[in-house]
Amino acid sequence: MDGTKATGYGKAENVGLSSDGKKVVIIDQTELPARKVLLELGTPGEMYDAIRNLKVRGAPAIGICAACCMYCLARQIEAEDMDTFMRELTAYGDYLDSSRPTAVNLSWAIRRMLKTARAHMQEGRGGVLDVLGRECRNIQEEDIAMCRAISEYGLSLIREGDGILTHCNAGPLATSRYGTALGPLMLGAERGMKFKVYADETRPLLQGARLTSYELLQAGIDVTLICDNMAATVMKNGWVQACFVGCDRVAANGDTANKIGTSGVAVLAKYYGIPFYVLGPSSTIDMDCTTGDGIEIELREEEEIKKKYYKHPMAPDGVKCYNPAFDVTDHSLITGIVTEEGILEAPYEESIRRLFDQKEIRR
Ligand SMILES: CSC[C@@H](O)[C@@H](O)C(=O)COP(=O)(O)O
Repeated sequence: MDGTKATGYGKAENVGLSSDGKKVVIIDQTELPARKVLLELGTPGEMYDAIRNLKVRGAPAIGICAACCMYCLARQIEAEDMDTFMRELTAYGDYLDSSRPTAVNLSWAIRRMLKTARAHMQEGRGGVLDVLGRECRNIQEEDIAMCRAISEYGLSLIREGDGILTHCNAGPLATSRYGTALGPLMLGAERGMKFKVYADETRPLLQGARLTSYELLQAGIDVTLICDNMAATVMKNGWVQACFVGCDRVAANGDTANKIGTSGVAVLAKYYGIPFYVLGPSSTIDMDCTTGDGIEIELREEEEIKKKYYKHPMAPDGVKCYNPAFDVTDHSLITGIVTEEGILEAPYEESIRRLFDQKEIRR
């Protein structure tokens, strides 16, 4: 792991394996921006807690972390009998998968690790562990390449000097390097381009304030933090030429789940005639979800709205709270979905289907 310095921040890895391969090491994102703390996750409970409590967060990062966790947990299984081994590994997978429901990357990475293990069962426990160690590194390497490609495509959509509004955090901390929604800005900055970024603070957990503004500052990018309810004002002022957001699950018709508040930004962007782009790897598209209505939205604790991150309670005791962690942006509000394979446009049912057909042919 290297530091979060201005130059080369894009090289930081926020999730990885310890040098002996026995633990997963993450940057605890709940401590940022005050402190950069590395956490070692060794037990299933520590791993579940890290994902559930957003110590590691961002759809791709959760997937990478889950893959690393599966490898470390596989090493802890003592059974040499491969049916027992697989049963225990599957139970660990189910447990981790239950930590957060919305981002598809979590279950996708766990399924991929289990499938890999199953395909190599005849090689015995040692053979399976070798292949799982390689597979979690592959997932991370692929994510780096995908973010890089997404960044190139995203950069082609904006011009030097543009104002970009983003919501939540879809930067290097949420992926491996570059990020998705922040990737084009990171890449542009590396090439000496200048942008003006408006970062929504993103209530209630403030990923925009704590993480996005931190990452952009570290990268030397001009960033202005705004409260979520100021997005309409900066748009009306003519300061925003495009909105870039990440995604947690994209349905087959282009409906997109992302951090709560994203859908409101998309509605505003439509009103003000500003293009609204979703950026994410094609692994975030869930072909089993026909529309956004099929996406499970995570409901989180009231405490996050009332007092988390604040010194004093921000609401009276006993007030009811509704705290969905994500919302679904209707595909009709999305100008384009930027993937590592290119920019998908409406009608999304067709462009997404074509993308998956091509991927099938290449496989
Ligand atoms: C590249 S990260 C994309 C999304 O995961 C991100 O925009 C988001 O909504 C994250 O939500 P979080 O609850 O912080 O995990």
